[in-house]
Amino acid sequence: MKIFQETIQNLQDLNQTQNSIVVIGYFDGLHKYHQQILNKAKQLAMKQKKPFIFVTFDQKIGNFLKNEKHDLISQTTKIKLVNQYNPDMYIELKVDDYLVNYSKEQFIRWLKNILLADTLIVGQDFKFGARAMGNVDTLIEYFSAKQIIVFKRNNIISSQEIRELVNQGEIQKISKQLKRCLEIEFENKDNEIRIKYPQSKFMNGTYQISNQDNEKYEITINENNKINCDLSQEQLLNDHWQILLKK
Ligand SMILES: Cc1cc2nc3c(=O)[nH]c(=O)nc-3n(C[C@H](O)[C@H](O)[C@H](O)COP(=O)(O)O)c2cc1C
Ligand SMILES: Nc1ncnc2c1ncn2[C@@H]1O[C@H](COP(=O)(O)OP(=O)(O)OP(=O)(O)O)[C@@H](O)[C@H]1O
Repeated sequence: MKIFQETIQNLQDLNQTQNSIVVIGYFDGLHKYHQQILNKAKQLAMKQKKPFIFVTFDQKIGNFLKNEKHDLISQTTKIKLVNQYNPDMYIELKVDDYLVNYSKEQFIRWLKNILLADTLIVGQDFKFGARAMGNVDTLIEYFSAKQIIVFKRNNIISSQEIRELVNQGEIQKISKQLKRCLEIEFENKDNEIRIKYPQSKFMNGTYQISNQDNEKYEITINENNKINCDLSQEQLLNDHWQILLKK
């Protein structure tokens, strides 16, 4: 998987020679419906022997516009998770004023001429281009209905719902929606260890976490997502953690 983390201006020549299968979205948390979309793209790319291109953003465009931050997982974790679906390219577009003002026509031209998009896989509520003027109907108009695969939305699962479950300490419900345990990352801020991801307020209490070696530990999460535990700072900051349950 080739990774590009760039502005769209710097991605105007990717030397693409083959028509591709393109998936676009923010995919925060990579929950089970996101996983279904990625599986579909992976299977289609294998069947049709076409490159699979995953397009995402370094922050959610809506959050950039509202100046908010509430991601469930880091970009590094997203890369690791998406890599399991074997895309040929992972494109993380830098969200800035230039990108949000990119018109729907410019974005379509980029998909057609630079990515050589042949099939696009998107959700029914996908919007794109300045002032969110482009939608699934626009894609069908510029491509054709058979080139656009639309995923119907199931309203029970969303990254917003998972954020609320973090607030409520409902870890087992989160694991069900993700079909895995949620990743948790720590940082040292003003000499205190806090949770870096997810960027949501945790219900205070004691939680069990495990690392890449499947070693299990207990941590206490206090006000402002501050951590108390017996682990060394070094281990908390460097291991790869998932959250298993709330005691
Ligand atoms: C290249 C590109 C540019 C976009 N520009 C805007 C924009 O200027 N304003 C906007 O509201 N949404 C824009 N969107 C759509 C947003 O990603 C998002 O779908 C929309 O803001 C609705 O978000 P919400 O569901 O959080 O309300 C753009 C999307 C893409 C891919
Ligand atoms: N519950 C769901 N059922 C079906 N498709 C979904 C569901 N949640 C997200 N998707 C689809 O996954 C793709 C990537 O989602 P993206 O993160 O860009 O937007 P989203 O709709 O805000 O997802 P979410 O609300 O879960 O964050 C989109 O095509 C979206 O429609």
